[in-house]
Amino acid sequence: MFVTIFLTSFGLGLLLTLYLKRKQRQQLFKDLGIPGPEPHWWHGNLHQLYSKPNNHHKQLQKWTAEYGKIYGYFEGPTPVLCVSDLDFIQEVFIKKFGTFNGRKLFQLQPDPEKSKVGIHIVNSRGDRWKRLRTIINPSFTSAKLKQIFPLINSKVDTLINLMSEASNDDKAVNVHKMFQRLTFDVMAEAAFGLESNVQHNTDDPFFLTCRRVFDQVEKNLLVRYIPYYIPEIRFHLWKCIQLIGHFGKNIFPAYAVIGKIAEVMNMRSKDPTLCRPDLLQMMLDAEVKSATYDGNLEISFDKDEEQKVTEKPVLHTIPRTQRRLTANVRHPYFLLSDEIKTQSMVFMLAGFETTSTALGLAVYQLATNPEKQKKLHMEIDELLTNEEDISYSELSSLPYLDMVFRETLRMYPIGMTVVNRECMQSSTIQGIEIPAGVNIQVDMTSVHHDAETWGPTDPLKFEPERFSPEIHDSRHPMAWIPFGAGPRNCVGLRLGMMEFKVVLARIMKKFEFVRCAETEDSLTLAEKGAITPKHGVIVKVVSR
Ligand code: HEM
Repeated sequence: MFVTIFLTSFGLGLLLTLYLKRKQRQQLFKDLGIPGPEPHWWHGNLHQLYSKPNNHHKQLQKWTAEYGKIYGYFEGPTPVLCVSDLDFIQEVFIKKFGTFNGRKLFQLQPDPEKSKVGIHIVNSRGDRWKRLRTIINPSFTSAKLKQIFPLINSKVDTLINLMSEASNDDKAVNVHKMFQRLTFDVMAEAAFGLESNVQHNTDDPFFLTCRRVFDQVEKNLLVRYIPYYIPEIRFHLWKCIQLIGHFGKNIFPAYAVIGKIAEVMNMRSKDPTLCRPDLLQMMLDAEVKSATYDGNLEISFDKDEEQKVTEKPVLHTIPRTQRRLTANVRHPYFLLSDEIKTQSMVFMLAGFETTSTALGLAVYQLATNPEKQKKLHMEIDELLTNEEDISYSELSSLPYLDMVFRETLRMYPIGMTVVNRECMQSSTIQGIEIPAGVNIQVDMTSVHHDAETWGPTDPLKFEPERFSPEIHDSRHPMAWIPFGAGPRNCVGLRLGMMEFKVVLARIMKKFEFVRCAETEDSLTLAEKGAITPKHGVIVKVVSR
């Protein structure tokens, strides 16, 4: 009896403490005089954000309309300042990047400061992120992109054949799916040297596994909610999931993706003839196998590894006096083996899903706006004489194609959910004192659909002409930010843009895309990490 009373009182006391602590944290925006929706003590505003499918970006937009360009909401107890004020965004993402260098923690992720495993360019922060980004950046120079240009072209040859077959059949096709397979083939071969022919072999197990990763983001309630409600357990829950994933790769497909990349790494280390100048090799060249990481940002190396780390041609050379390396030494040129695996997974996923979605959305808009499609056809017919021999430099001489690219990503800021930063040390912006730990989320839909910036034509209309240089050059630098902003913007921006343009230019030369009975009047969007057309993009392909 006594034990029961004791345990019940203890439990109630614990709950009361939790309740009061949360209520106090959720007072933050009121104390700062910042408006926003009333938070529930337990879930904050999560239910409004995620209760219906697809409505995270729409909900932010709704709140912006109600509370203005700067307002606060809560993910459980975690404060998020949602902004669409362009000067504010510039201050956070560029001018004060040093203070706002971390991305908002993902629902499930390891401790970015202490974890030995599971850290990559997207979820890291501080000096660790700088080190990873410094090594990765050179993979996306023009010279590197020119190297993979022929590979992309060969994959587009296959796409054109498949589209020709579809046009002969006179059936409606889901072009979004076709683009997904194409960009997957490009990424698998260009980044990892994995021979891939998913465009023909649609049941390829590696492709299906990668697709399952996105489906899981949308479906898995455990992944989605628990760490938001109780962020204190986020890192522990991640460790449990990692353990489960280690033994059951089918339960968490991300681990199967990592496993596949580890296979390629092993093969290359056993047989150096398999090495090729790709993204993976670039990372492998910086790999230190014998580093030990003690969780306090201290890394020590064997003598031979130390040589490798210090003598690479790095952007920021480490003084010889600092031979005892630690991770907080700025930018030493090395990667831990686990960082290479998890980072590769991120590239594989980020690299194919975003670009294919952008292509699908562009084709949807062109099919439903035939006069714009005609304008693009005219430009391509005039300036692109032989589409098969298209060159890298020709891509920049197609101005209307560039406008179509920009307008598509203006209408659909597909990567908007990750355009956020955490305040690492208290800071004041526009007179608002932002305490450390507050997250800044950009409401990109509101930024990209703001009638003041994008009018007089209705911002919901597809109007590539908005981007004619004489109009666009006078806009605020933060008015169009589909790839984020500042030093931590999208590292694959140029690859994504090149791939988009070469694919669209070549298929436009050959085909017309036509609305049909199965084409949605208004595209239903879903959020699977990125914004994506829920039911694909279904149109008819007509040979020209
Ligand atoms: C149309 C295509 C793409 C779009 C719209 C897009 C969008 C974005 C956005 C909005 C961000 C967040 C930037 C920020 O927080 O400021 C981002 C980050 C990132 N993207 Fe992309 N992306 C695209 C293509 C790619 C490709 C092809 C790759 C890789 C091959 C890639 C890899 C990454 C990585 C690794 C990051 C994290 C960068 C960091 O934290 O330092 N993306 N992307």
